[in-house]
Amino acid sequence: MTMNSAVAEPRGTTREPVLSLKGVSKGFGAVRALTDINLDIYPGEVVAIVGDNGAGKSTLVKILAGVHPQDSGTISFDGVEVSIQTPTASRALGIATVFQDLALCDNLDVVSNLFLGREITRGPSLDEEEMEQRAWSLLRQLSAKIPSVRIAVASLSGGQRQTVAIARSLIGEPSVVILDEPTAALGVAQTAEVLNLVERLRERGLGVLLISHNMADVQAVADRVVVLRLGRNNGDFHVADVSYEEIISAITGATDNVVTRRASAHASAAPASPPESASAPSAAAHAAVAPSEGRLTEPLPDNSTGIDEEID
Ligand SMILES: Nc1ncnc2c1ncn2[C@@H]1O[C@H](COP(=O)(O)OP(=O)(O)OP(=O)(O)O)[C@@H](O)[C@H]1O
Repeated sequence: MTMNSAVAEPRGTTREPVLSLKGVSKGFGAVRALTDINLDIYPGEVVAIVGDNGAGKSTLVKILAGVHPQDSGTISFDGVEVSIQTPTASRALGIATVFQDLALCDNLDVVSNLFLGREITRGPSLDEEEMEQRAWSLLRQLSAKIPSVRIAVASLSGGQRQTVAIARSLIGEPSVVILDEPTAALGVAQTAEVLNLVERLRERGLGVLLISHNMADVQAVADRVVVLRLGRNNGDFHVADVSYEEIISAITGATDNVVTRRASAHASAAPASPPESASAPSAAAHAAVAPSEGRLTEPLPDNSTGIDEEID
């Protein structure tokens, strides 16, 4: 067993993390949901957060989304320590969170959903033409397969709805996008579409935090995978270097606090975690990452159109 809290750093870059958590803890009464979490996300990097049920993934997302304040520890954005007390504060910083429920208005069309709360006006009226043009421009940049921007989102597929929700998160021009289980309940083709979209977000230089139970998704799209176990860091790996089995071991606790693909400053700074007793892999962890789901059998379609416009 390796007792080491080193954190894998992104390759080929000396840039500073856009988002950095140091020693973040959160409790709910007697429940320690998160203890001393360290996490860095760099621009243009997809970081997957994985962990068994109750590992603390949602709590981490909610802290970053301004739903819960952390009890202790610091969060820095673009190198500056910040306080994220409300969802508005989170969005204002440049963190966009797409929760699992997507929060779309089913009866409204794609344009209306994209610009909800950020409508473009001309004089006293909505500038529908401008919003429609921008909607198409954005969806093209994302290589999104949406048949029309004037249909109600209720009539879209699960993958298309996820696409609209992610596209909407970009309207505020964030630097970090958090996706909470974006492919849960999607079929193979729709999952591939959403993973393609994640690639587009990375190409735009965004830091992407991907919460997922699905190892195939993680291995297909993430640069790094960060494992939470019982509310603590229990692994930080370059996806290219780590095996499926190693990730599962870190999730289940068969290998505790295995965090070594590249040493970093965190190695000396992070307090040693008390060793957890190695437990048998839980049924939930196995269900979440059953071998049959472990690899994506189809390559991701190359939807790149070469369009490289910026959101304006
Ligand atoms: N609002 C809350 N009040 C009390 N306890 C909570 C609250 N939210 C989370 N917890 C507890 O904190 C711990 C971490 O929960 P969290 O939902 O963050 O885990 P998770 O990794 O997202 O799990 P899952 O994959 O099942 O969604 C759990 O023990 C959970 O019961």
